[in-house]
Amino acid sequence: MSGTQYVTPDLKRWLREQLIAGQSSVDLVQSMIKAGWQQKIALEAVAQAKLDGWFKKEEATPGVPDAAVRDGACVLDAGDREVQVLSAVELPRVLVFGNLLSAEECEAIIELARPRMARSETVAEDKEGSEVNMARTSRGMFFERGEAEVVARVEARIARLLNWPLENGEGMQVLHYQPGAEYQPHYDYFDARHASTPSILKRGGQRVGTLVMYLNTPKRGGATTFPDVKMAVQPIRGNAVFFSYPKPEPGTLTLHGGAPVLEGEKWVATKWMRQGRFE
Ligand SMILES: O=C(O)CCC(=O)C(=O)O
Ligand SMILES: [Fe+2]
Repeated sequence: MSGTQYVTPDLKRWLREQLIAGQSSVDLVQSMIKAGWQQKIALEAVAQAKLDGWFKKEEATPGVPDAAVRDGACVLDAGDREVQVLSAVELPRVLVFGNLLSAEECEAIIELARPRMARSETVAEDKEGSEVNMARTSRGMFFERGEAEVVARVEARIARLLNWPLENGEGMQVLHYQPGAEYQPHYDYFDARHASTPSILKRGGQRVGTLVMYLNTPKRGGATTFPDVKMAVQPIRGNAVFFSYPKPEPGTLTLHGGAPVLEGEKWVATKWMRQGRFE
């Protein structure tokens, strides 16, 4: 195919149906390219089909956390702190923030967490509860929401930055990776096929957004990676990466992982946001 390509209404409808059925955007873009579409047209058509599908009235989604960056803001007022916008990606929705936490706040969170660290578990696939998983070789702990002054302060800042109620946030999780430790690519939303999902969803519904805050800077390795779009965010103390997923589907392109730490260690605090109040 050459010359100008137009996306026909039939193709739009087909793309929308495929996305709703859970087809990944990457697969759809690839099949369009195979069929002769230019990459740019294919990417735009899939992105548009996603927007059309998600925001149609009859399948109204409750929205997702997001920061006010679409007007080109470089710095955001997060209440008690000015946060820098370092990068913004539309699909997947990824924002990289600078200066979200001070060095003192990072240290304070690490020191509060340190004595409580245990081998990280993930949600079990075939039974209720959680289990130790080789895909996740970090150590971790959870704070209760508002548990310490510094935790409460950071939670309030996040709620303001991402325009999402504080009550919809899970308790902050702290992870510690030693050299060689990693978190293999995964989605943060709960998989409807897992036995434990229905009971998890009773508390606040699905996760719709993730904020990973970097509490220190490893010497080498430890990036947060997004394999679908071949993107890596370097873990720099005080910075954070945010991503959102309006539906629990691979089409959100929010597959992500923590790459192995190669030198030094890595500390992160993760804040997951639910659709509803997490009590
Ligand atoms: O450590 C990272 O960079 C990613 C952490 C993560 O994916 C998570 O906590 O769900
Ligand atoms: Fe994750």
